[in-house]
Amino acid sequence: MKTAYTADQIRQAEQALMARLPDGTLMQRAAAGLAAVCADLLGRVYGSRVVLLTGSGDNGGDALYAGQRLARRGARVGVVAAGSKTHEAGLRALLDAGGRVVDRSAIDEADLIIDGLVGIGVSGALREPYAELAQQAAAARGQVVAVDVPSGVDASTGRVEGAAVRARVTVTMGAYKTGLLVDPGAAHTGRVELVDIGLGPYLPDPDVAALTDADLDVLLPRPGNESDKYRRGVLGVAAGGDLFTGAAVLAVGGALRGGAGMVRYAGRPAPVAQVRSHWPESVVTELDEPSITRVGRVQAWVLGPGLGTDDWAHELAAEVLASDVPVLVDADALTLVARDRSLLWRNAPVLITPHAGELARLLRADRDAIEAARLEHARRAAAELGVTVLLKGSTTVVAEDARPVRVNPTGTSWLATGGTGDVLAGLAGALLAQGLSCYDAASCGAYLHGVAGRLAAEGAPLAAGDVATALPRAIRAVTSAIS
Ligand SMILES: NC(=O)C1=CN([C@@H]2O[C@H](COP(=O)(O)OP(=O)(O)OC[C@H]3O[C@@H](n4cnc5c(N)ncnc54)[C@H](O)[C@@H]3O)[C@@H](O)[C@H]2O)[C@@H](O)CC1
Ligand SMILES: [K+]
Repeated sequence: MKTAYTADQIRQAEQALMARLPDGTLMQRAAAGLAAVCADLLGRVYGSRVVLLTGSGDNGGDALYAGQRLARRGARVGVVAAGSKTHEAGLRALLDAGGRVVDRSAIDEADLIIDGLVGIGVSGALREPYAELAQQAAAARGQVVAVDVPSGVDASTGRVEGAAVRARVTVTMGAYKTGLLVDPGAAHTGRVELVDIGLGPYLPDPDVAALTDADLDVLLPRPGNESDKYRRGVLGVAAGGDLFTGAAVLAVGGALRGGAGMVRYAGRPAPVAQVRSHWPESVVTELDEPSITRVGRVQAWVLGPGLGTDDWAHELAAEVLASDVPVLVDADALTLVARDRSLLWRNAPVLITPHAGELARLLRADRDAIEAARLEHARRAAAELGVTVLLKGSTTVVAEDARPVRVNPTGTSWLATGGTGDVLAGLAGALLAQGLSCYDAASCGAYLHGVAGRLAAEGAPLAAGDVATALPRAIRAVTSAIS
């Protein structure tokens, strides 16, 4: 598990650690780690041209001491000191090692540009001249290394208001910051290298966490000797309608490939015919009324993809939600629930899987505001509605009250195509039916869906059905990593 923290959490941990160490120790640890990564990137340090962009705070201090270390190894190091003041001791150290103060034209000639403008001390959009320097660095030919956080990215949330540095590598000190894992910030970091400065024992419970392959290997259910199709988990799928038959096919496909022991599909005649012909493995009930009494026992339900929002759909949703098993609520069922929140008043767990527009309707909030602050809104929805929330988007996040938000590290932009959400609903539903909690089913589902998307796309467009087809390969890829 990769854990990340807000700026305040990091600052408190740093203070606790700093109190036990001689002055300046942490900055030297940070600078040593930063210089090592830079040296690696340069290949040959001697004679290379390095430009430091520094602001007024300790982020600039890290950059200056790293510059000193590179200068001692023969790099030609210049500093563009952009702050109202500059870390004094760091500047002296750099100048003593042969570094120079340069003007900003040097940025265009540099092999390596070190962004020490602002770190966790940033607030709001980058002010000038920082914003211009960030843009000039982006246009320059040299590689950009961000110190701690790319300047312009809010370390605690990943928000970016205005210009921000785009780094090849971000060297972060002590622990990951939330803003490095959540878009739009995450899109600015490049590769993230963590430098251990001894903060570990002082860190509180994380703000957010990201699963790794090793976590999936532990969390994913596997059939044992005792398993049969019922014990592996039976999933009910209430999805599809006369208009959207494909949603039913894709959700059932995601569920079957996601390891459900059996999938029971219930729907109207048109989707029933499609599901029967695509998935003879599923057990199908044609509904002549909106009732699930004839469907048989299931361990979880997926409710909503392509279901429609008419009275019939509303009644079926109410029936499914009146059951005593976990329910994943997606797509049209989210519209029904937005109209009538009392549908969610139940004792068994609920996992909702909205994108930003659907969450906007549920929270009666603005879609753009949700896109700009995904973590905050996912948390709010979890608290307000008393459910687990999987908010889909460029960084998919999973929020549940009193747990760190899980941010999904996998995926590809090619997944932004019709029907992939239906596959995800089926997959996460299958994991619920196999006994995972909403929190684990949602985060493992998002993870596998992202891996399957990458495998299916390989740099070219994909169709949603390809993602379902790629799921077994995705499961093999992540579970073979350590077994
Ligand atoms: N505190 C510590 O023990 C350590 C701190 N470290 C470094 O120190 C950094 C934090 O240092 P600081 O607390 O001095 O803060 P920063 O260096 O991140 O930034 C503070 C400065 O930025 C200015 N500023 C804030 N928002 C701005 C904006 N939008 N546009 C332009 N200027 C803005 C402030 O006026 C202030 O002068 C970390 O990110 C890390 O790089 C590391 O050396 C590890 C140890
Ligand atoms: K920075």
